[in-house]
Amino acid sequence: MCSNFLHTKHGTDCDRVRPVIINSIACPNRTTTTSITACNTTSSSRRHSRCSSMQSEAPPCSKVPTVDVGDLGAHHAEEPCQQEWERVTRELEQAFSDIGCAYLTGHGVPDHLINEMLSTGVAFFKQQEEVKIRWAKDMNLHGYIKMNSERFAGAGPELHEGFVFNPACYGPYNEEVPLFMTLLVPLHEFCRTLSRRLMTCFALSVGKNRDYFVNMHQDSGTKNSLSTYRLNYYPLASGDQEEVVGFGAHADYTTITLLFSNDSKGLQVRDSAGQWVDVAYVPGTILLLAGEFLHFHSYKRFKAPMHRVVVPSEYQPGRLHRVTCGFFDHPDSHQPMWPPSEDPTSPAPPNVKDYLLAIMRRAVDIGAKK
Ligand SMILES: O=C(O)CCC(=O)C(=O)O
Ligand SMILES: [Fe+2]
Repeated sequence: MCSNFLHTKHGTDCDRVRPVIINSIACPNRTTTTSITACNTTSSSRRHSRCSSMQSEAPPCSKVPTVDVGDLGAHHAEEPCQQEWERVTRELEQAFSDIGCAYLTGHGVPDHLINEMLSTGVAFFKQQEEVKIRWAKDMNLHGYIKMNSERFAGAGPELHEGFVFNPACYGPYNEEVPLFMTLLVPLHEFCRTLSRRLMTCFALSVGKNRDYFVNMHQDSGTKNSLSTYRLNYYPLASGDQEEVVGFGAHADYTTITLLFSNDSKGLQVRDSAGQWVDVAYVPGTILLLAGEFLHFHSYKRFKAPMHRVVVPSEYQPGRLHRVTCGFFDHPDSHQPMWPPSEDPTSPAPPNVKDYLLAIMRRAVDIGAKK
């Protein structure tokens, strides 16, 4: 919204993100156990007694593995030791080469910030339409997205509404939804720290120098960054339908996505056999998804999984409207979406900004034609 090319009618009043103090909690001498679960899928389960306030239970048997980020958690100020970098790198590598996503434990992003962000989102979405559309998203990226106005899968309604914002932009949202930015500033400090550490692991994993990916995200935390937070709200399906599509099948075009959600059902990822797998809510975890940028820049070693939201009807057990907040971490606009080919006759890759805007515009255009 506030960058030169992402200018909207909502205003241009921007500032940099204010720093927050992240408490350091020393967790030396970690012990680790990895187990293969009975459902034929790999799942890592760790206990870390000295950091119990930031830990959570391992998820139920699932095809989605769990990675304890341990000393790489956003609440740790000290540089993790080499072994810890290597352990987390190995586990992420395994998860991303297989299904392309993982539950993160030990992440250090405070639950209360996540929960308040989600409940502030619900409060916003429950307002009258005429209030919400005052902040309608323009063709660039930020603001309110009306119910059923985008189609990522190209066919059929996608029953979500959303709100997209850049944490480095202050001002316009504060009038209507004051908590968004108040929460987002500290939340972003944690997410950004975590994301940079994960990117270091990916660089180590693909044999590059450790700053390889971080250096492609230098705009992170500024108004020029394409990285955004996006709240999605899915009302319950009603009527005779058992379920409706909340968000059509797509892969994220990010480097990584960190997804927070309430205790609701609906998210599915496609596994390497092409099966849709339910991704249950697991308290205290963040779902990490690899995006297409990482897929291409890892020379396709890491999967950017197709995923979708299928909202159960209100007649099903476990019903709860779904609300999610994703941190979509993108590289700097000018970065090539994939590594240029060595063949001089191959066309140059599009840059990240052009690639992203093309996808967003397509989703909105198809949504408008329905
Ligand atoms: O809301 C969800 O669970 C997933 C949303 C999503 O995939 C997205 O916003 O890209
Ligand atoms: Fe997504």
